Amino acid sequence: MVSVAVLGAAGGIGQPLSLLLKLNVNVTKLNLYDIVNVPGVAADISHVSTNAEVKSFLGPGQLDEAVSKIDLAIIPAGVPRKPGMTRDDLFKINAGIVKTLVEKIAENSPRAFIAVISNPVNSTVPIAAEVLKAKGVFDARRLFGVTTLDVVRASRFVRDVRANTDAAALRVPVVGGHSGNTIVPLLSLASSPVELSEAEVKELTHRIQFGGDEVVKAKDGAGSATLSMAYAGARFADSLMRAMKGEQVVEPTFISLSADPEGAKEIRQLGAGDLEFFAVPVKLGANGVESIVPLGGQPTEFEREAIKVSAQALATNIDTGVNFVKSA
Ligand SMILES: NC(=O)C1=CN([C@@H]2O[C@H](COP(=O)(O)OP(=O)(O)OC[C@H]3O[C@@H](n4cnc5c(N)ncnc54)[C@H](O)[C@@H]3O)[C@@H](O)[C@H]2O)C=CC1
Ligand SMILES: O=C([O-])CC(=O)C(=O)O
Repeated sequence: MVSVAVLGAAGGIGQPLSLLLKLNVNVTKLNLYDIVNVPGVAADISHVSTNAEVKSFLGPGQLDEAVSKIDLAIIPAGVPRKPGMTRDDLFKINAGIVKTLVEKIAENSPRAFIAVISNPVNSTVPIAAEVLKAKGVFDARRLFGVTTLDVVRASRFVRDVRANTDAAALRVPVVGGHSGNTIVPLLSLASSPVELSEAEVKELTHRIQFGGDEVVKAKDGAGSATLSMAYAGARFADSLMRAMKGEQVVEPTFISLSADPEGAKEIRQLGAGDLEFFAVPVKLGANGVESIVPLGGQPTEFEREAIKVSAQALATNIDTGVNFVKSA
Protein backbone atom coordinates (compact mmCIF):
# COMPACT_ATOMS: atom_id res chain seq x y z
CA MET A 1 0.00 0.00 0.00
CA VAL A 2 2.54 2.61 -1.07
CA SER A 3 1.82 5.87 -2.93
CA VAL A 4 4.74 6.89 -5.08
CA ALA A 5 5.39 10.07 -7.06
CA VAL A 6 7.99 10.13 -9.83
CA LEU A 7 9.10 13.70 -10.56
CA GLY A 8 10.64 13.92 -14.02
CA ALA A 9 8.59 10.91 -15.12
CA ALA A 10 8.66 11.65 -18.87
CA GLY A 11 12.46 11.58 -19.10
CA GLY A 12 14.99 8.97 -20.11
CA ILE A 13 15.10 7.55 -16.58
CA GLY A 14 11.57 8.55 -15.57
CA GLN A 15 9.79 6.46 -18.21
CA PRO A 16 11.40 3.04 -17.62
CA LEU A 17 11.52 3.72 -13.86
CA SER A 18 7.78 4.43 -13.84
CA LEU A 19 7.14 1.25 -15.82
CA LEU A 20 9.18 -0.82 -13.34
CA LEU A 21 7.31 0.79 -10.44
CA LYS A 22 3.99 -0.08 -12.11
CA LEU A 23 5.12 -3.71 -11.98
CA ASN A 24 5.89 -3.55 -8.26
CA VAL A 25 3.11 -5.16 -6.21
CA ASN A 26 3.75 -2.80 -3.28
CA VAL A 27 2.86 0.29 -5.34
CA THR A 28 -0.84 1.16 -5.13
CA LYS A 29 -0.73 4.72 -6.48
CA LEU A 30 1.72 6.05 -9.03
CA ASN A 31 1.72 9.83 -9.61
CA LEU A 32 3.72 10.78 -12.67
CA TYR A 33 4.84 14.42 -12.84
CA ASP A 34 6.82 16.27 -15.48
CA ILE A 35 6.81 19.63 -17.24
CA VAL A 36 6.36 17.98 -20.67
CA ASN A 37 4.92 14.84 -22.32
CA VAL A 38 3.71 13.19 -19.15
CA PRO A 39 0.02 12.65 -20.11
CA GLY A 40 1.11 10.25 -22.88
CA VAL A 41 3.56 8.41 -20.66
CA ALA A 42 0.94 8.00 -17.92
CA ALA A 43 -1.80 6.87 -20.35
CA ASP A 44 0.57 4.31 -21.82
CA ILE A 45 1.80 2.88 -18.51
CA SER A 46 -1.71 2.91 -17.04
CA HIS A 47 -2.74 0.09 -19.41
CA VAL A 48 -0.29 -2.38 -17.84
CA SER A 49 -2.34 -5.03 -16.07
CA THR A 50 -1.30 -4.48 -12.46
CA ASN A 51 -3.36 -2.89 -9.66
CA ALA A 52 -1.42 0.38 -9.22
CA GLU A 53 -3.46 3.48 -10.18
CA VAL A 54 -1.48 5.75 -12.50
CA LYS A 55 -2.18 9.48 -12.72
CA SER A 56 -0.59 12.21 -14.81
CA PHE A 57 0.41 15.64 -13.48
CA LEU A 58 1.67 18.21 -15.99
CA GLY A 59 3.49 21.41 -15.08
CA PRO A 60 3.92 23.48 -11.91
CA GLY A 61 0.15 24.07 -11.59
CA GLN A 62 -0.33 20.37 -10.83
CA LEU A 63 2.76 19.83 -8.71
CA ASP A 64 1.06 20.26 -5.32
CA GLU A 65 -1.48 17.60 -6.19
CA ALA A 66 1.22 15.29 -7.59
CA VAL A 67 3.03 15.24 -4.25
CA SER A 68 -0.02 15.20 -1.96
CA LYS A 69 -0.57 12.14 0.23
CA ILE A 70 2.47 10.29 -1.04
CA ASP A 71 4.76 7.94 0.89
CA LEU A 72 7.72 8.11 -1.47
CA ALA A 73 8.96 10.70 -3.96
CA ILE A 74 11.60 9.70 -6.48
CA ILE A 75 13.31 12.56 -8.30
CA PRO A 76 14.99 11.98 -11.67
CA ALA A 77 14.07 15.51 -12.93
CA GLY A 78 16.74 17.62 -14.55
CA VAL A 79 19.30 17.67 -17.32
CA PRO A 80 21.76 14.83 -18.01
CA ARG A 81 25.40 15.11 -19.09
CA LYS A 82 26.82 15.34 -22.58
CA PRO A 83 30.38 14.25 -23.47
CA GLY A 84 32.97 16.58 -21.92
CA MET A 85 30.76 17.57 -19.01
CA THR A 86 31.15 16.61 -15.35
CA ARG A 87 28.17 16.01 -13.09
CA ASP A 88 29.01 19.29 -11.36
CA ASP A 89 28.35 21.10 -14.66
CA LEU A 90 24.68 20.14 -14.20
CA PHE A 91 24.43 22.01 -10.91
CA LYS A 92 23.37 25.35 -12.44
CA ILE A 93 20.15 23.91 -13.84
CA ASN A 94 19.39 20.96 -11.58
CA ALA A 95 19.95 22.69 -8.22
CA GLY A 96 16.93 24.95 -8.70
CA ILE A 97 14.77 22.10 -10.02
CA VAL A 98 15.48 19.88 -7.01
CA LYS A 99 15.01 22.78 -4.59
CA THR A 100 11.54 23.59 -5.97
CA LEU A 101 10.40 19.96 -6.04
CA VAL A 102 11.54 19.28 -2.47
CA GLU A 103 9.84 22.47 -1.24
CA LYS A 104 6.56 21.16 -2.61
CA ILE A 105 7.07 17.70 -1.12
CA ALA A 106 7.86 19.29 2.27
CA GLU A 107 4.66 21.35 2.11
CA ASN A 108 2.33 18.56 0.95
CA SER A 109 3.80 15.29 2.28
CA PRO A 110 6.33 16.23 4.96
CA ARG A 111 6.77 12.60 6.07
CA ALA A 112 7.43 11.20 2.60
CA PHE A 113 10.65 9.38 1.87
CA ILE A 114 12.62 11.28 -0.75
CA ALA A 115 15.02 9.52 -3.13
CA VAL A 116 17.12 11.92 -5.21
CA ILE A 117 18.51 10.71 -8.53
CA SER A 118 19.14 14.14 -10.17
CA ASN A 119 22.82 15.02 -10.47
CA PRO A 120 25.10 16.12 -9.00
CA VAL A 121 23.78 13.89 -6.19
CA ASN A 122 26.69 15.04 -3.97
CA SER A 123 25.12 18.52 -3.99
CA THR A 124 21.42 17.92 -4.72
CA VAL A 125 20.96 15.83 -1.57
CA PRO A 126 22.43 18.60 0.65
CA ILE A 127 20.08 21.01 -1.18
CA ALA A 128 17.12 18.78 -0.35
CA ALA A 129 18.24 18.55 3.29
CA GLU A 130 18.57 22.34 3.61
CA VAL A 131 15.11 22.87 2.12
CA LEU A 132 13.60 20.35 4.54
CA LYS A 133 15.47 21.95 7.47
CA ALA A 134 14.21 25.40 6.50
CA LYS A 135 10.66 24.02 6.41
CA GLY A 136 11.16 22.40 9.82
CA VAL A 137 10.45 18.87 8.55
CA PHE A 138 13.93 17.41 8.07
CA ASP A 139 14.26 13.78 9.18
CA ALA A 140 17.68 12.39 8.21
CA ARG A 141 16.24 8.88 8.13
CA ARG A 142 13.94 9.80 5.24
CA LEU A 143 16.22 11.43 2.68
CA PHE A 144 18.37 9.38 0.29
CA GLY A 145 20.74 10.04 -2.59
CA VAL A 146 20.38 7.10 -4.94
CA THR A 147 23.84 5.55 -5.45
CA THR A 148 22.51 2.09 -6.30
CA LEU A 149 23.84 2.33 -9.86
CA ASP A 150 27.39 2.34 -8.47
CA VAL A 151 26.58 -0.82 -6.50
CA VAL A 152 24.97 -2.42 -9.57
CA ARG A 153 28.01 -1.56 -11.71
CA ALA A 154 30.40 -2.92 -9.11
CA SER A 155 28.67 -6.33 -9.13
CA ARG A 156 28.52 -6.48 -12.90
CA PHE A 157 32.07 -5.24 -13.54
CA VAL A 158 33.50 -7.81 -11.11
CA ARG A 159 31.83 -10.48 -13.23
CA ASP A 160 33.52 -9.03 -16.32
CA VAL A 161 36.89 -10.03 -14.82
CA ARG A 162 35.77 -13.12 -12.84
CA ALA A 163 33.27 -15.08 -14.93
CA ASN A 164 32.40 -17.38 -12.01
CA THR A 165 30.83 -14.42 -10.14
CA ASP A 166 27.04 -14.30 -9.80
CA ALA A 167 26.52 -10.63 -10.68
CA ALA A 168 22.96 -10.70 -9.33
CA ALA A 169 24.03 -12.00 -5.92
CA LEU A 170 27.38 -10.27 -5.30
CA ARG A 171 27.11 -7.10 -3.18
CA VAL A 172 30.01 -4.67 -3.00
CA PRO A 173 29.67 -1.91 -0.41
CA VAL A 174 30.20 1.39 -2.25
CA VAL A 175 30.77 4.41 -0.01
CA GLY A 176 31.48 8.13 -0.47
CA GLY A 177 29.55 10.03 -3.10
CA HIS A 178 28.29 9.68 -6.65
CA SER A 179 30.85 11.14 -9.06
CA GLY A 180 34.33 10.12 -10.18
CA ASN A 181 36.75 9.70 -7.31
CA THR A 182 34.11 10.36 -4.67
CA ILE A 183 32.78 6.85 -5.50
CA VAL A 184 34.65 4.30 -3.38
CA PRO A 185 33.91 0.61 -3.98
CA LEU A 186 35.20 -1.52 -1.10
CA LEU A 187 35.99 -4.60 -3.18
CA SER A 188 37.83 -6.26 -0.30
CA LEU A 189 34.57 -6.29 1.69
CA ALA A 190 32.30 -7.81 -0.98
CA SER A 191 29.54 -10.14 0.18
CA SER A 192 31.58 -13.11 -1.03
CA PRO A 193 35.37 -12.94 -1.38
CA VAL A 194 36.75 -12.05 -4.80
CA GLU A 195 40.45 -12.77 -5.39
CA LEU A 196 41.86 -9.83 -7.32
CA SER A 197 45.43 -8.69 -8.01
CA GLU A 198 46.46 -5.17 -7.00
CA ALA A 199 46.35 -4.08 -10.64
CA GLU A 200 42.87 -5.55 -11.08
CA VAL A 201 41.60 -3.74 -7.97
CA LYS A 202 42.94 -0.44 -9.34
CA GLU A 203 41.39 -0.99 -12.75
CA LEU A 204 38.04 -2.12 -11.38
CA THR A 205 37.88 0.75 -8.93
CA HIS A 206 38.54 3.22 -11.73
CA ARG A 207 35.93 1.59 -13.96
CA ILE A 208 33.27 1.73 -11.22
CA GLN A 209 34.15 5.36 -10.45
CA PHE A 210 33.89 6.40 -14.09
CA GLY A 211 31.26 3.92 -15.30
CA GLY A 212 28.87 6.79 -16.02
CA ASP A 213 31.38 8.21 -18.53
CA GLU A 214 31.30 4.96 -20.55
CA VAL A 215 27.58 5.45 -21.16
CA VAL A 216 27.84 9.20 -21.81
CA LYS A 217 30.54 8.51 -24.41
CA ALA A 218 28.63 5.65 -26.06
CA LYS A 219 25.41 7.72 -26.23
CA ASP A 220 27.47 10.44 -27.90
CA GLY A 221 25.41 13.49 -26.98
CA ALA A 222 22.08 11.68 -26.44
CA GLY A 223 22.38 11.69 -22.64
CA SER A 224 23.65 9.41 -19.90
CA ALA A 225 22.62 6.15 -18.25
CA THR A 226 18.83 5.77 -18.24
CA LEU A 227 17.94 2.06 -18.45
CA SER A 228 20.49 0.76 -15.94
CA MET A 229 19.58 3.75 -13.75
CA ALA A 230 15.88 2.92 -13.99
CA TYR A 231 16.74 -0.62 -12.88
CA ALA A 232 18.87 0.73 -10.01
CA GLY A 233 16.21 3.26 -8.97
CA ALA A 234 13.47 0.64 -9.03
CA ARG A 235 15.64 -1.68 -6.98
CA PHE A 236 16.27 1.01 -4.38
CA ALA A 237 12.56 1.90 -4.27
CA ASP A 238 11.69 -1.77 -3.88
CA SER A 239 14.11 -2.04 -0.94
CA LEU A 240 12.53 1.01 0.69
CA MET A 241 9.01 -0.34 0.19
CA ARG A 242 9.92 -3.74 1.58
CA ALA A 243 11.43 -1.93 4.57
CA MET A 244 8.21 0.08 5.00
CA LYS A 245 6.41 -3.23 5.37
CA GLY A 246 8.74 -4.28 8.17
CA GLU A 247 11.41 -6.24 6.31
CA GLN A 248 15.00 -5.26 7.09
CA VAL A 249 16.95 -4.53 3.96
CA VAL A 250 20.53 -3.27 3.52
CA GLU A 251 21.42 -0.81 0.73
CA PRO A 252 24.31 1.61 0.36
CA THR A 253 22.92 5.14 -0.09
CA PHE A 254 24.07 8.77 0.26
CA ILE A 255 22.58 10.04 3.51
CA SER A 256 23.04 12.57 6.26
CA LEU A 257 25.22 10.73 8.76
CA SER A 258 23.19 12.43 11.50
CA ALA A 259 20.64 9.64 10.87
CA ASP A 260 22.80 7.37 13.05
CA PRO A 261 25.62 9.26 14.82
CA GLU A 262 26.85 6.15 16.63
CA GLY A 263 26.89 3.99 13.50
CA ALA A 264 28.63 6.80 11.56
CA LYS A 265 31.71 6.66 13.78
CA GLU A 266 33.39 3.90 11.76
CA ILE A 267 33.25 5.76 8.41
CA ARG A 268 34.17 9.06 10.11
CA GLN A 269 37.31 7.45 11.52
CA LEU A 270 38.12 5.96 8.13
CA GLY A 271 38.22 9.42 6.54
CA ALA A 272 34.72 10.86 6.28
CA GLY A 273 35.71 13.11 9.21
CA ASP A 274 33.00 15.60 10.10
CA LEU A 275 31.20 15.57 6.73
CA GLU A 276 27.43 15.60 7.10
CA PHE A 277 26.76 13.44 4.02
CA PHE A 278 28.36 10.19 2.88
CA ALA A 279 27.18 7.05 1.14
CA VAL A 280 27.25 4.12 3.53
CA PRO A 281 25.51 0.74 3.75
CA VAL A 282 22.27 1.36 5.59
CA LYS A 283 19.81 -0.96 7.25
CA LEU A 284 16.38 0.23 6.14
CA GLY A 285 13.28 -0.20 8.27
CA ALA A 286 9.75 1.15 8.54
CA ASN A 287 11.04 4.68 9.24
CA GLY A 288 13.80 4.70 6.66
CA VAL A 289 17.39 4.57 7.92
CA GLU A 290 17.32 2.29 10.93
CA SER A 291 21.09 2.14 11.31
CA ILE A 292 24.36 2.45 9.45
CA VAL A 293 25.67 -1.06 8.97
CA PRO A 294 29.25 -1.85 10.04
CA LEU A 295 31.48 -2.48 7.02
CA GLY A 296 32.30 -5.92 8.34
CA GLY A 297 36.06 -5.68 8.11
CA GLN A 298 39.00 -3.36 7.73
CA PRO A 299 39.27 -1.76 4.26
CA THR A 300 42.67 -2.12 2.58
CA GLU A 301 45.24 0.70 2.59
CA PHE A 302 44.25 1.49 -1.04
CA GLU A 303 40.57 1.75 -0.05
CA ARG A 304 41.29 3.87 3.02
CA GLU A 305 43.27 6.29 0.86
CA ALA A 306 40.37 6.41 -1.63
CA ILE A 307 37.94 7.26 1.19
CA LYS A 308 40.13 10.22 2.17
CA VAL A 309 40.33 11.48 -1.43
CA SER A 310 36.54 11.10 -1.72
CA ALA A 311 35.92 13.06 1.48
CA GLN A 312 38.04 15.98 0.27
CA ALA A 313 36.10 16.36 -2.96
CA LEU A 314 32.78 15.78 -1.21
CA ALA A 315 33.37 18.59 1.25
CA THR A 316 33.27 21.12 -1.60
CA ASN A 317 30.25 19.48 -3.28
CA ILE A 318 28.29 19.49 -0.03
CA ASP A 319 29.14 23.14 0.71
CA THR A 320 28.03 24.12 -2.79
CA GLY A 321 24.63 22.53 -2.18
CA VAL A 322 24.16 23.97 1.30
CA ASN A 323 25.21 27.47 0.22
CA PHE A 324 22.84 27.38 -2.75
CA VAL A 325 19.88 27.19 -0.37
CA LYS A 326 21.30 29.38 2.39
CA SER A 327 22.17 32.23 0.04
CA ALA A 328 18.86 32.07 -1.88
N1 LIG B 1 21.99 9.07 -9.41
C1 LIG B 1 22.41 8.42 -10.47
O1 LIG B 1 23.06 7.37 -10.35
C2 LIG B 1 22.11 8.92 -11.85
C3 LIG B 1 21.59 10.17 -12.04
N2 LIG B 1 21.28 10.62 -13.29
C4 LIG B 1 20.72 11.98 -13.40
O2 LIG B 1 19.31 11.91 -13.55
C5 LIG B 1 18.82 13.11 -14.18
C6 LIG B 1 17.83 12.78 -15.28
O3 LIG B 1 18.46 12.09 -16.32
P1 LIG B 1 17.63 11.65 -17.64
O4 LIG B 1 16.35 11.03 -17.25
O5 LIG B 1 18.57 10.92 -18.50
O6 LIG B 1 17.33 13.08 -18.26
P2 LIG B 1 16.17 13.47 -19.32
O7 LIG B 1 16.50 14.81 -19.86
O8 LIG B 1 15.94 12.35 -20.26
O9 LIG B 1 14.88 13.57 -18.39
C7 LIG B 1 14.74 14.53 -17.41
C8 LIG B 1 13.27 14.86 -17.27
O10 LIG B 1 13.15 15.85 -16.25
C9 LIG B 1 12.14 16.73 -16.68
N3 LIG B 1 12.24 18.01 -15.98
C10 LIG B 1 13.03 19.07 -16.25
N4 LIG B 1 12.77 20.08 -15.40
C11 LIG B 1 11.79 19.63 -14.57
C12 LIG B 1 11.09 20.21 -13.50
N5 LIG B 1 11.33 21.45 -13.09
N6 LIG B 1 10.15 19.46 -12.88
C13 LIG B 1 9.90 18.19 -13.28
N7 LIG B 1 10.53 17.61 -14.30
C14 LIG B 1 11.45 18.32 -14.95
C15 LIG B 1 12.33 16.86 -18.19
O11 LIG B 1 11.16 17.38 -18.81
C16 LIG B 1 12.64 15.43 -18.55
O12 LIG B 1 11.45 14.72 -18.89
C17 LIG B 1 20.09 13.84 -14.67
O13 LIG B 1 20.40 14.87 -13.76
C18 LIG B 1 21.15 12.75 -14.62
O14 LIG B 1 22.44 13.28 -14.49
C19 LIG B 1 21.47 9.85 -14.39
C20 LIG B 1 21.98 8.56 -14.25
C21 LIG B 1 22.38 8.02 -12.98
O1 LIG C 1 27.23 9.73 -15.64
C1 LIG C 1 26.23 10.45 -15.51
O2 LIG C 1 26.20 11.67 -15.70
C2 LIG C 1 24.98 9.80 -15.02
C3 LIG C 1 25.28 9.07 -13.78
O3 LIG C 1 25.25 9.62 -12.69
C4 LIG C 1 25.77 7.71 -13.90
O4 LIG C 1 25.61 7.06 -14.95
O5 LIG C 1 26.33 7.22 -12.91
